[in-house]
Amino acid sequence: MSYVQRVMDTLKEKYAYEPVFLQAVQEVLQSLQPVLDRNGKYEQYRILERIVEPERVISFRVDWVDDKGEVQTNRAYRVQYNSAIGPYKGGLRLHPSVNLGILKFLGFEQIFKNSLTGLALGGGKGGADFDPKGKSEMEVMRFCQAFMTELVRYVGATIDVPAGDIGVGGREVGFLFGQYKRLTRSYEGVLTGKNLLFGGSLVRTEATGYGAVYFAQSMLEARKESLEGKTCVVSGAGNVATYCCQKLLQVGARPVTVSDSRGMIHDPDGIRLDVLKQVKEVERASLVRYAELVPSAKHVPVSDYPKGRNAVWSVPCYAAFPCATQNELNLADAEALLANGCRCVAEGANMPATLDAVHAFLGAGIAYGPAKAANAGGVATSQLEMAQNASMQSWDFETVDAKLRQIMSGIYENAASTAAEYGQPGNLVMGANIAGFRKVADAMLAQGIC
Ligand SMILES: NC(=O)C1=CN([C@@H]2O[C@H](COP(=O)(O)OP(=O)(O)OC[C@H]3O[C@@H](n4cnc5c(N)ncnc54)[C@H](O)[C@@H]3O)[C@@H](O)[C@H]2O)C=CC1
Ligand SMILES: O=C(O)CCC(=O)C(=O)O
Repeated sequence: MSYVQRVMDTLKEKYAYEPVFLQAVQEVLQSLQPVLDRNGKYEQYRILERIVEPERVISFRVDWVDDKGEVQTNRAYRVQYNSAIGPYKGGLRLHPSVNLGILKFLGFEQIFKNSLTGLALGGGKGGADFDPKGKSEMEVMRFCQAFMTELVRYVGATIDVPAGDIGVGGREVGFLFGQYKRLTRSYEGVLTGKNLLFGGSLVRTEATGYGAVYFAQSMLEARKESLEGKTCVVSGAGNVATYCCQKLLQVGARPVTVSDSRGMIHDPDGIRLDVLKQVKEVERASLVRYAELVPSAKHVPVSDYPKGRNAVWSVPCYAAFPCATQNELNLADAEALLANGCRCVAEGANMPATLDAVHAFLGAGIAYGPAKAANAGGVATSQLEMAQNASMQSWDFETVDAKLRQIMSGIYENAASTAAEYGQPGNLVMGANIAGFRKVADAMLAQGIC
């Protein structure tokens, strides 16, 4: 039995109750056999067994008081996964579905994504099963303050630097930063995604969505194709989806869908960015409201989706950008996209496609950009924010955007050349996994057993 198979079998037994974590590990490990064959030290020093286990998991209770004066309790975590190449770095997710298995999958992905950026960033992730939906701003603030009151012991500008993810945007990062400052009296870059007024970086808000489009452009340029004039479908309606749509419009493509947990908007005339931002960023409302404001838009509620399918992926398109959440695109969805002529998929969300959907895209030979490569623009720009904070500088929009573009094209080149080096040109899943893994594994070897 191969080294990969042995490690995978042990994990499946040990963590059978964490299916998304196992899925993320399987996707990475199944690419690694060729690199493990070339360097026996990885097995000798048990790199796989070590890399799949977080260095540290912090699990804590968060008590806070709601607007009615009632005490509420949530479970929160910070998974400090791997610090071989830099301080732990990765977002915080606030969503009722959050559990340790989900944060382990996200933290594990983050190790390789952060490595691929070429920057000195370790991997981490955190969050809580707090549901921001329907909460007042004061309730969100009290929760964030209580959350940071415990987290403060474990984070720091050179130790562990959290940022946003689902349910955590600029507002929440501001509340967390304020509490960190109050507790430590230290004004430092302990979080990224901050407001521009207190150490945030231009482009960080846009970075993940923009980066996914830059990555798609790199994949398509290599095939002598482009997004210009093409119909695109986007899922999600949060930070990543919004700025993915914005960049698509800027490059002359036409995004025709967005979605949230209640349904999707299909607007053949193209998504209206001003309305999307008004509904989601200002009103914090459902997309039902978007359809009220834009007559050409049709709202399809989740209850009308074909059984077991996500209706976004049935809309004919040239390129698809899943930007909502994990496992939002299954094999049937992938087959629908391919049957309708889709030529490019760039993942803005983390692990949005199931393993069989990934294999369908690879089998069809389309331009497929896996999440850890295509959505790395967010964390890369977070590192640019850290660099500005550390040097007490603020760079202008064009400077940061140019660096983001360069990082995304570097990630593409690295993944593509690594895939070619290992005999599978065009397989960016394999290329990204091997390239991300090699750097971290070699750093672990060089640092000894620790
Ligand atoms: N914010 C960032 O910089 C980065 C985010 N990501 C990933 O991108 C994805 C989206 O994150 P953000 O845009 O930051 O979060 P967000 O909270 O701003 O938006 C999430 C969006 O997805 C929708 N959504 C959530 N669950 C859904 C479901 N089951 N069905 C349909 N829609 C659903 C929500 O309604 C919301 O519109 C996540 O997978 C996240 O891990 C990845 C890299 C960086
Ligand atoms: O900017 C960051 O540190 C984290 C971004 C993130 O959570 C992700 O890449 O999934």
